[in-house]
Amino acid sequence: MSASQLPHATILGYPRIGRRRELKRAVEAYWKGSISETELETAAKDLRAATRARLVELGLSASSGAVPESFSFYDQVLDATLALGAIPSRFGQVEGSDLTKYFALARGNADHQPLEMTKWFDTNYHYSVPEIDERTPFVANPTALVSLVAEAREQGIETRPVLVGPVTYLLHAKPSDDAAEDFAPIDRLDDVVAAYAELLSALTAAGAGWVQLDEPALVSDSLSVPRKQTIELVERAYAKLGGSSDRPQILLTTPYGDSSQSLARLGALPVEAVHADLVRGSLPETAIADGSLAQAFADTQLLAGVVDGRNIWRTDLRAALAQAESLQNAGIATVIGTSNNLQHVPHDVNDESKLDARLKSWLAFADQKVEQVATLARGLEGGAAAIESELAEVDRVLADRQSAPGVRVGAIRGRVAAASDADRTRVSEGERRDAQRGLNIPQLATTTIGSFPQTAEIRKARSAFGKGEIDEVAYEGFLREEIERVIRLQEEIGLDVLVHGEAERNDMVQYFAELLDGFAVTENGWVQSYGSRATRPSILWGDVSRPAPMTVRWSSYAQSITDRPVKGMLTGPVTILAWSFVRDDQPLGDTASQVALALRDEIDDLVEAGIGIVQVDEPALRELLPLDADRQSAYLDWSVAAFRLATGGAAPEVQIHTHLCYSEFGQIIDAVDGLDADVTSIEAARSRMDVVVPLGEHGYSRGIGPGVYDIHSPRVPSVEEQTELIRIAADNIKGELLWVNPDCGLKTRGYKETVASLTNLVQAAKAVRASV
Ligand code: MET
Ligand SMILES: [Zn+2]
Repeated sequence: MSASQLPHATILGYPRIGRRRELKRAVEAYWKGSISETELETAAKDLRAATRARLVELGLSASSGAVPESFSFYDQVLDATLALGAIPSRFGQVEGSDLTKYFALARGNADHQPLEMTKWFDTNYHYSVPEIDERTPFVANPTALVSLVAEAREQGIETRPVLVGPVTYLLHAKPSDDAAEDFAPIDRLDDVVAAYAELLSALTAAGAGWVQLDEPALVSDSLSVPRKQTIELVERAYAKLGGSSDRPQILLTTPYGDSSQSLARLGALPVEAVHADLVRGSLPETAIADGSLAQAFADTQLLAGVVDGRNIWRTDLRAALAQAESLQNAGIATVIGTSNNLQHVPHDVNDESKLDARLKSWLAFADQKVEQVATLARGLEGGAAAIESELAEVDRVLADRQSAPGVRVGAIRGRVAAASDADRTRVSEGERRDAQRGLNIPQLATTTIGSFPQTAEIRKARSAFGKGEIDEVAYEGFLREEIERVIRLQEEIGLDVLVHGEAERNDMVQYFAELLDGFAVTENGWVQSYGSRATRPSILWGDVSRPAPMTVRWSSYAQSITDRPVKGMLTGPVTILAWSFVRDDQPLGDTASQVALALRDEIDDLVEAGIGIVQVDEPALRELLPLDADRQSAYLDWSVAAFRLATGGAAPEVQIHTHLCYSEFGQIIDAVDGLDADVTSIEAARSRMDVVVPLGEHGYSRGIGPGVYDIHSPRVPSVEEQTELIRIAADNIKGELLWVNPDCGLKTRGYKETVASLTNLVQAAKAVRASV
């Protein structure tokens, strides 16, 4: 084991998709068969080389493991699955190269469903869920990791491979279908740790001086074991791993939340460096004051994650430096870093040519964050004086952000301040049910979640309009034809409550961001969402207001050409915040209230235009739930309040729907009830209606549409299959509350399977209707 310390500046990871999404292009070309595996490997190698060179250019040291090796073809959890050789037995023998196996797990193949994907901590990033049982083999396969070390060395860089740590890995796995009822993946900890030990030994042999093991499980109260047990598992795992003499130095990280409670215990582990997220988390003040933290860290470096890796704002360098100095002054060997892997932010602000220059000066994407880390490291070494000009520059920027027009708008703030509980409260559920009888909605009413397939034609028209190739009249005409087609199709299929299809929306958040004041959109600000998919989150920088109606012309046109009710379709305040980069200068709840008021006005206008049903989607409600149990109730308070402020002005006869698409529902069921929506559609088909049991037990008394059609694949669910799911729902929930719908929107589906599946859905609803 070499004994060099970690240099004063590092980051936990860097975006791997490429400045112009080069990885997406290469990987998708490989999937299509238009480039070979060797060509894909070459493209990836070039990308990694460019990343390393860039990080050194931005100020990270080329030696002693300051540059993290955080590349992934698809997902970092999947990387660990392959490195551990933990291929689920249901895949049998996958023939071919390691990469063939890798993508077979990620995407499935002719014979096998892919690994499930689900959200990573409280981010909008999805990881591939490992499937583990009593017999899962753990056979270290270090080939990929080892080759990265050699590749970096050729470039003159001593790199630091990054791996999801053993405890976090297992706590994010699910039991495979073969596992016994009472089996939990974490039961295999010792076996997994043995495989990690082999990986570490191979890295040492390859010449790696450092390795990074990510253990964010330490900051979460949302996992299957309580947090006080997680730290014990980590202690057990790292006593083993750290105890081996045949390993690189270990950096253990705890991004995404607060590890202050366990920090001293982590410092005492046999590892050489421990990271703390000091943006989401805090410093253990008492342990600093009484010297116990310094004692625990006597032989361990502390990586202070003071630069926010979840947001795109320039760091308040003075405050960040003060945090790091308080550690250094306490006698702790301190390194400056980011709060988390920068995979959650775009590459470079300088790639934005159209953003307003003033707004741009407030921003920091990944490259700027690396520079800030390097600057702070100089400050920590030489004192504030060493970086005085940088500090002064940030002071100026922050002051400018405070006072710029649009950041604080008196009229908007006044309206939020004046909003009362009465504005968030509709008449009782019962009164509303009576008032809504006029909508003439049958039992087991059928509907969809909003979007219809986004065809190539739609995307082409939108892009032509964006580029000015067709004018507004032509674009509007195109969309009206599209709406008319979708309405006629739904009538033919026989759905009860129709939608306009959302053809005008590029994305359910960006569409609104582009029409609201207070937002900006980027050109190249891509962030990986899963696999080769990336999104471009909007920037919510100022006070939010609605200069003009946003959806009324589409919804009212749809309603004007049919006798059946058409649902208006809006995205809720929490989801708009969750999928944007949100200002960090005021509580999220304040920002949410502003968005809510804009939506409230939109609902008024929709109703005025003759729309009797409005759906406000909140698919991100669960995702934003804080990892820290202590912070959850405050979050649920403001998020529910925002939804109610958005919808609370609707008259009793207006039916408010919401849509949530995930199935881990139990934790927030009271909050969902608190939304006070008349009807809620949720994801349920994939889990075969698991969710209806807790709903039934809860005595949920509102309309509910558990999805009966899994829209995540082109597979067409048969009438029988959907009938059975509806029956399961009807066994647990009263028929008059039950709606029949797919799990989520249809925008990623093709028309062929959509029509077949919805036709079956309507048949299934009819079959059950006849018998309840
Ligand atoms: C991710 S939730 C999507 C809801 C939206 N109304 C749609 O149908 O696409
Ligand atoms: Zn959805």
